[in-house]
Amino acid sequence: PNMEPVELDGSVMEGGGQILRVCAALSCITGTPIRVRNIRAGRSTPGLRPQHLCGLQLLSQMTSGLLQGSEVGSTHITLEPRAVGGGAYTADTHTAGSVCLLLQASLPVSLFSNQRTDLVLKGGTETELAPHSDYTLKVFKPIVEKFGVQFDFDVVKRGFYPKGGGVVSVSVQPIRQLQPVVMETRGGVARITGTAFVAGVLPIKLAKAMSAAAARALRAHVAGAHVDVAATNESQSAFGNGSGILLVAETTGGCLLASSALGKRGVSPEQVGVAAAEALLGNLRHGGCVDDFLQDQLVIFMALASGRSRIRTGPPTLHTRTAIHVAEALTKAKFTITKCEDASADANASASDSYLIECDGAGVENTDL
Ligand SMILES: Nc1ncnc2c1ncn2[C@@H]1O[C@H](COP(=O)(O)OP(=O)(O)OP(=O)(O)O)[C@@H](O)[C@H]1O
Repeated sequence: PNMEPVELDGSVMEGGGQILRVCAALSCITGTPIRVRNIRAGRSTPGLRPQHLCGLQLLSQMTSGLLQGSEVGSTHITLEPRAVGGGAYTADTHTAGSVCLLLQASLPVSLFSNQRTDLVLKGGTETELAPHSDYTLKVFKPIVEKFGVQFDFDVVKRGFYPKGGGVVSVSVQPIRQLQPVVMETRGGVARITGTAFVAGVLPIKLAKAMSAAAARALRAHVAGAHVDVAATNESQSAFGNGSGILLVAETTGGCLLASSALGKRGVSPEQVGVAAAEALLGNLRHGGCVDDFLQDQLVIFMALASGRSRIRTGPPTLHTRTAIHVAEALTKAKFTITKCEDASADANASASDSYLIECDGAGVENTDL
């Protein structure tokens, strides 16, 4: 109350929606008002897009907060959160704006509530430049659970660009404090599983061609690992037409690394499958324990945890550096990034391009619990 807002420049570093999600979530958790200027200043459509606006409105509701500048296109917002309240909330982007990015903003906040939070999130579930709902379920969720986080995530209906119409239902248990996570040894690739899907009017043969091409490309490069890529028709539980693929590598060190791709007009299903396989192979080359996407998504949990987290990664992405910058501005967390020189530490992976991201977490406590 009557605290001066922390000022943030939304155009620095990665300069996109992620700065907004991370700083708004930390604002709500720490009870710090924020003022963000130059939101998405360098983007072709600057300011808030429907997904960003919807996420901010959800956080404002969850914290009985005061949100100013809440319109599409706004480049300047102020958020004054009050207490995090659990209960039931619905957020609808009314577009194909990603439900997984709505979750990125709201999941950390709901952990610091005094009771369970039930979220119904509507928009796109499998979209470009955002986690697929399958990624959130099969990769993000099990790794985030290592921090002590507990949540259910159900894909009720898939939705795609441009119509959206997808729905996920999420139930989050509050937590007293997060524990730090150490993931340092990747190990070898034990198996790769995946699913290629079609929905709507698209024929199953597209999914079969995607899965076959991905499996072939993977088998040619990952000797000894079991590769199993299924093809499914998701029309029963989807709105509109879409197709795509998610590949997940499990390692002997207990790590999950993934890649995904979506079907597009003018791109053959074989090309989509091969693109996903190559993206996964790229992430298996650096010897890190997480893929390039999970890397930035774990930063907020490392920042909140009580203790020292250590995660081995590939080269730090600009998204990761940006999330770290915001986390250090809004919490007492301290991060360091060091290049690993010990190529022998992980015989099964080339460590030449791996890094250690370490964080002394802020140890934020949920005093309502
Ligand atoms: N294929 C993918 N699999 C998993 N996660 C992904 C994938 N693509 C992007 N992400 C994640 O989605 C988030 C995208 O954040 P980003 O700020 O770029 O998106 P945005 O909100 O759409 O904003 P902007 O349009 O300004 O870039 C990041 O956390 C990134 O790791």
